Amino acid sequence: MSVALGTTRPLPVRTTPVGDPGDLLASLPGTAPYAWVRNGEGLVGWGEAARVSVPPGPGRFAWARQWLATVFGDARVDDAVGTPGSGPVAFGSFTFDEDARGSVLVVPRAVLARRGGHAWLTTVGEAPLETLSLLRDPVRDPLVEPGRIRYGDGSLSAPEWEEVVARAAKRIREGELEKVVLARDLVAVAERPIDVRLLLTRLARRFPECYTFSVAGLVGATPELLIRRTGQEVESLVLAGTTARGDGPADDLARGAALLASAKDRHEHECAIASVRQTLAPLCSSLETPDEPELLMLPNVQHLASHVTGRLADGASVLDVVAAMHPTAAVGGTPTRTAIEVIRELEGMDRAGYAGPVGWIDAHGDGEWGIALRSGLVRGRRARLFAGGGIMGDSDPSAELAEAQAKFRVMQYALEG
Ligand SMILES: C=C(O[C@H]1C=CC=C(C(=O)O)[C@@H]1O)C(=O)O
Repeated sequence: MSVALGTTRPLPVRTTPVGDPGDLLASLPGTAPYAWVRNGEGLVGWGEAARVSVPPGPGRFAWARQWLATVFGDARVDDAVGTPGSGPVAFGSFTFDEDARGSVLVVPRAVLARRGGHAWLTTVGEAPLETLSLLRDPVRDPLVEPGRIRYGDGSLSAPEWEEVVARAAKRIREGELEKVVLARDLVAVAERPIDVRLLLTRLARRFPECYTFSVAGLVGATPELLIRRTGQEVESLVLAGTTARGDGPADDLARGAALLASAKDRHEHECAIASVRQTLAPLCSSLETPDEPELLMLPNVQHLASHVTGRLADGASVLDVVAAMHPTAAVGGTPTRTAIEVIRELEGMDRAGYAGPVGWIDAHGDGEWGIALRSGLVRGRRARLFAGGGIMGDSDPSAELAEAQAKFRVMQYALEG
């Protein structure tokens, strides 16, 4: 654990309004940035005022909340903006599997943010603003292309994964469970160290509707919002059920209509909605879930999507809500416990942060957390890319493989341009 904040005396945190910062991602100095950006709005951070590895186990979210309470409680905050995401902020990534190592929380030294026409800068620590390297100098600090990318299988080859999908579908037909989400990994090796900022820039440009994120090497552009808390209000975008993009607008329309009419995909989506409803309802005084999903069209795929809104009954922080919701059936399955056991048994890989919660939280408990999909874990010249899909009793392994390939394309685009 490394905690600079509050170990000896309270560290100052200062938030000041700033003029339009332009492209938030283009401002990032250093190659290990923090980011949560959608449609040009969001937060980017750099440097580390405090960092902790969250111990694995069922109490990990409670442990994280305790750590955050100490860190935020020890800060001396001067916040001239007073909005969700101003004042001290922690970025975090939690592993999909509660028993896996790798969950992390980081309070950056500097955070630059923009929302609703307002922009602000938060600095943490004694160093005056001028001594922080605040913005990237594109001449002295250019974005570096990774060069040629070679791909290799991760834990399972494509035929092996299809076999695993077939086994899972059989177990579903036999009644052991209703749904399971299975994923696979690819290993990408570049000629040069991978500059995360370049990946972020490409992802945000190509997938503006998605949440482009970066936390401790986990990088991606996820369309799935696990939870946003703004005061008492919460919202979630539940996704499950996928088809490829078509060959032109008419084909897109036909595929979208077929997705909406597909019993397999509707059932897959209903499992995901049910898990969100079940975990959110006890925390909320009101909760709205739509009767019918709609279509979300992304550059690589189309999804069934349901926008869920609610009002929290008490003072649960966004991390408390994340703890209750993870893993939803969009990334685990139904019933949850059985699905997790099947994933551990069949996938043969550590998902790390893929399909886990990723996002940020402020000192008031507001924040935004996504499900880390369409993502990769970047370390030097290597990146492990992840993609999967919901398996039902009537899943066709080759169609599931094609769906995973379409989802891999997000990170392949980020690496190759
Ligand atoms: C598991 C993934 O997607 C989930 C989210 C949306 C649609 C999904 C599906 O249709 O299978 C998955 O539940 C992934 O992108 O790796």
